Amino acid sequence: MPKFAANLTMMFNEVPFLDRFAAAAECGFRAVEYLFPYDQPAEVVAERLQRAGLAQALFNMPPGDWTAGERGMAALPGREADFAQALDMAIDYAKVIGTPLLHMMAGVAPAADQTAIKTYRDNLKRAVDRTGEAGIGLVIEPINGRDMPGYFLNDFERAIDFISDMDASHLKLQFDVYHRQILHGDVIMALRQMAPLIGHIQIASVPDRHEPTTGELDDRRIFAAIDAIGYQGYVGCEYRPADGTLEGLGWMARL
Ligand SMILES: O=C(O)C(=O)[C@@H](O)CO
Ligand SMILES: [Mg+2]
Repeated sequence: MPKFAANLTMMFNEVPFLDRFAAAAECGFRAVEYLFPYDQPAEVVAERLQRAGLAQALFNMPPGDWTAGERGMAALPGREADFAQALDMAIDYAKVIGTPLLHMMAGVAPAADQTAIKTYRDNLKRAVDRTGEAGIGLVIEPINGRDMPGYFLNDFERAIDFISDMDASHLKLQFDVYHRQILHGDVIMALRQMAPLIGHIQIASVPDRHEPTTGELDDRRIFAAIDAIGYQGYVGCEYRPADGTLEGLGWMARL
């Protein structure tokens, strides 16, 4: 069975962000991930992580103005300086908190626009170089257009192409089973084929993004497939509990 990380952006919303670390540890999690730590000083987040005895699995680079609808800046022409600043901030936080992986969000931009593609490539190269110097892994994640309309990186093969073009061993794919199923299906074959390039995996039920094992996929078979490809990282539980975090945790106990 894979190792699971609690996603503290979606789970344990019953308590404030900083209290979610202890709450996850009390429920038996040994690792956590979340979207953004930047509302808190990095030292405070690191202290909560350590006090709870948890490993950090991953977090995202600053996404731009989230409340205004921004979902990353990597593919946004004209925002290169903001992107570079966000990258610096993410690396500063990563060093203090101790994450092995950063997720670079692409942003909302037309997927076929040549200027957006060039901007994305240039920013990806910058992020690959800076994270490589810092000894931190970098992941990119295809996201479905129902959850994020207009998201630039909306195709798994395209993500693989970007990763292959960069030819950097610390740049990998964030394989979110939920997005894969909505975008393309064929989850287990994709896990097998993309295995060497997978740096992080996330899970939720489809279509409602609730607890694993409650949706249209056979998640037990998916976990067996993840083990079979030799994946050693965490599987992030990036789901919205259907009826309370604690009330919904039975799926893990039943595995
Ligand atoms: O939405 C997802 O899926 C994620 O993994 C986030 O990091 C991006 O919003
Ligand atoms: Mg995800």
